[in-house]
Amino acid sequence: MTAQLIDGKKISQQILQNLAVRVQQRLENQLRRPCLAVVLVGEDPASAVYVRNKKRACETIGFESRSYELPVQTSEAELLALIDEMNADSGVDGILVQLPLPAHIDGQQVLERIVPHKDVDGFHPYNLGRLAVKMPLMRPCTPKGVMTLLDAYQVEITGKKAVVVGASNIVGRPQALELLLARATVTVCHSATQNLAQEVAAADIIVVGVGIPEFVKGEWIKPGAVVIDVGINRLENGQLCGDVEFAVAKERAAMITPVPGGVGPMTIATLMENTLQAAEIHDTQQL
Ligand SMILES: Nc1nc(=O)c2c([nH]1)NC[C@@H]1CN(c3ccc(C(=O)N[C@@H](CCC(=O)O)C(=O)O)cc3)C=[N+]21
Repeated sequence: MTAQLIDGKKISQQILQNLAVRVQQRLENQLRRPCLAVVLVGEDPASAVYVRNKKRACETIGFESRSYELPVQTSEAELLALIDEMNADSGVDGILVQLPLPAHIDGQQVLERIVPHKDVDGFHPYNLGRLAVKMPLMRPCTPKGVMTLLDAYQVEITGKKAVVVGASNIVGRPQALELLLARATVTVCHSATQNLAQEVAAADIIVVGVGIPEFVKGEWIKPGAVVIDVGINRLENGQLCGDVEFAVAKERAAMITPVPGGVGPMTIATLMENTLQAAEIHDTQQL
């Protein structure tokens, strides 16, 4: 039995259509279009593609988008000054600073400068802390998008064993908090984990985000498990590949996300959801 494919592309399009309707309703009620500001420092080609995709998503659903493409030698002080300006600008609902930043800029300082109610990435320690204490405000896009996919495919989470492979601040850690909030029993594996194959084999739900092509082997997967692959690796032949050995894993899993067309499009759709949420906060509160 081969696994059911989890179609992130399709679910993301449904989310975007729903957001487009909600923007029209806002306009009918004399409310502003949500506005996302995207900041890109330097000229990493992959980052440029992602930023373009975010701008395009804004356009298709009727959000305003502002983009700042800064030269690679931009100083940390200059970037912080731009963030201060956008924090104070009541026309900006969401601020996204594309990662990775050049090495001379302290990314953590930058993320912490964004006011939490405009932090549509959900990377500010305040927002991660809110998620940790079961009071989420802005939730990191990729882990939230994964929860939306699990919900769309009616995957039962309560009481299930969930294993997260990778403990990064942007994927693994917040993913573990999301799964815990949904009442899974959660294990987080990382580079010091002793027996990864055994941990993965115990999982009903596996979420992998490590950035290494086919790092999780298909034969580790418990038959009937749900496999979510957050990895997006570009191979030398130009093809995209995930962090899971897809060809083998799909013969064991009950459901699996493809790469591309799985989690990636959900990240962008969720960013748009968070931007609308920020606009709704800004409608009612003079923050
Ligand atoms: N502040 C910040 N926030 C981010 O959310 C952020 C970031 N920095 N830096 C880079 C990563 C990466 N990321 C992706 C989003 C969508 C796809 C996506 O749509 N992928 C398509 C394929 C795209 C392609 O063909 O290259 C897919 O998986 O089907 C991929 C990657 C957001 N990131």
